[in-house]
Amino acid sequence: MSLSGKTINLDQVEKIYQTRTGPVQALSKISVNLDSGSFVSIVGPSGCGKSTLMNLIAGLDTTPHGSIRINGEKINGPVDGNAVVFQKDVLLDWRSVIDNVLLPLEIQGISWWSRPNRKTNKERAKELLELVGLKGFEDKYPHELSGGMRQRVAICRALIQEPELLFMDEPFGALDALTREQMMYDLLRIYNKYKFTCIFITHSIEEAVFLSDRVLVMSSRPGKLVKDISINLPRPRNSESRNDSNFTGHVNEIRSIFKTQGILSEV
Ligand SMILES: Nc1ncnc2c1ncn2[C@@H]1O[C@H](COP(=O)(O)OP(=O)(O)OP(=O)(O)O)[C@@H](O)[C@H]1O
Repeated sequence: MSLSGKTINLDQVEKIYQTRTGPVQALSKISVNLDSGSFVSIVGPSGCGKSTLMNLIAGLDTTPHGSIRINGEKINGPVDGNAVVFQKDVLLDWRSVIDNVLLPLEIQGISWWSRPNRKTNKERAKELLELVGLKGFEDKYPHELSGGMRQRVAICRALIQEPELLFMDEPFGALDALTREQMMYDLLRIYNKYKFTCIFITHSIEEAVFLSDRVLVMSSRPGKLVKDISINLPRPRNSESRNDSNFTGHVNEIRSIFKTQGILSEV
């Protein structure tokens, strides 16, 4: 499996939700261009519109304000070649690990023997599970796995679709600190191998800097883009990269933006 990414162009994107108590402006005039194959994190305070932005780019929601283009095409709904990983893994408890990974292909009507020139999809699912350290767990059921293992299965389920654009909405948010760190290394390895375009939402500044080519920093609601930072940290990255002065520099820069905005305060 070798993937290519998608380019994304946002021009003056806004989102206003109509609610029972009146309109809620979630996003304000977001314009940004993202390169194919880049890893982009979005960080910002709770409620600033990160998931709203992701849903719009993924075509899971629409807005009449501004335009979103993927590979130059204006989007009006879900686009082929996208996959999403959420904070909650939403695995189906009655399906084995491997059957959970194969689920999207089944939904798309792609049977196991329909790609004659490739390895069977079951073999691909096994390869992906091996890649994330779950070799031997193919026939287990979700309730037999830890939170980190379940999230790895969810990542495999996204990757089996060979996405050109992978959305990850706080995928490690529910995990303990150690598992979370391991998942970062796993994700780096997967990204290095497949080079899809990745949009990664996180509350963790360190996670964003460590993983990304670019970090988009958002303000409180209505979410605006307050800084677009290109991360100057060579790849391949490993735990040593966090000792790099550029890593600390970027982390401090983002932290000071949040301080200036009154989102972080030490008193
Ligand atoms: N379907 C909806 N209807 C009305 N308001 C909504 C809807 N979805 C989100 N909002 C509001 O839009 C704003 C942005 O929400 P969103 O979930 O995008 O933020 P977020 O940055 O992802 O938050 P968090 O980090 O807490 O997950 C919030 O004020 C939220 O209450």
